[in-house]
Amino acid sequence: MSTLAARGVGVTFGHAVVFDDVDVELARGETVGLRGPSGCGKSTLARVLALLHGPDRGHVSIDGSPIEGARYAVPVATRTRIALLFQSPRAAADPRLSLLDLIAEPLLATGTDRTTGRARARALADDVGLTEDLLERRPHAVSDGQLQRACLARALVHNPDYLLLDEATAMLDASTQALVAQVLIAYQRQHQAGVLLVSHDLALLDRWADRTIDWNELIS
Ligand SMILES: Nc1ncnc2c1ncn2[C@@H]1O[C@H](COP(=O)(O)OP(=O)(O)OP(=O)(O)O)[C@@H](O)[C@H]1O
Repeated sequence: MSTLAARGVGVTFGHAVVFDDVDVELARGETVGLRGPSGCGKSTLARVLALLHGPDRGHVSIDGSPIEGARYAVPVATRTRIALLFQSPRAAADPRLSLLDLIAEPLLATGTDRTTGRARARALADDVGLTEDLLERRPHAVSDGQLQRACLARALVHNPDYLLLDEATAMLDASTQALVAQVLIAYQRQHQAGVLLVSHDLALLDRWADRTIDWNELIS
């Protein structure tokens, strides 16, 4: 079975051990919830799984193959199989780029030409309900909900097998939250993607996750 897994992972910042010896597994096609108290390490674990932060102990594996290193040390074909959507689109978006270029950016960064990248970005923008008039605006000129839709489109631009959502709908109004969920569920069905939902929202986890992991289970 295709899986994204953390095996015995641990992260230390300075002298502070955030967590140690954590095992977690996400199979393609399933939706797993992750909940736990503020500050326990959920976002850090999501970043480790997204290959954005190398663990100090243990390793991440895809389909059973351990991944060496993190970020640009990981081959493009591997790291683009995982996408992470953050809670705050403002922190995640380059303020200098138009929404269209923001969505296209991961493609351009991995060698796709600008015309092809922007065409793909335009199609995804349409999928997430961003109208044409918004696409040449920069982040300061759109709402948080519109910017998060652009970040969602960007997260899908490489057709990832695994999507990690770190409180990604927490600051959205109910209608934008519903739209994001609808787009993700459609994407998941089409691509058999594995989805990890990091959330404090028990109603959302009940509704959406096939199973929910409590942080205490991971560290016991
Ligand atoms: N870059 C960093 N340097 C030092 N400490 C950090 C860093 N990033 C996170 N931490 C610390 O690691 C711990 C876990 O943080 P993390 O953001 O993973 O928690 P969380 O469970 O996602 O919290 P929340 O639910 O509040 O978002 C916290 O104590 C935090 O202060």
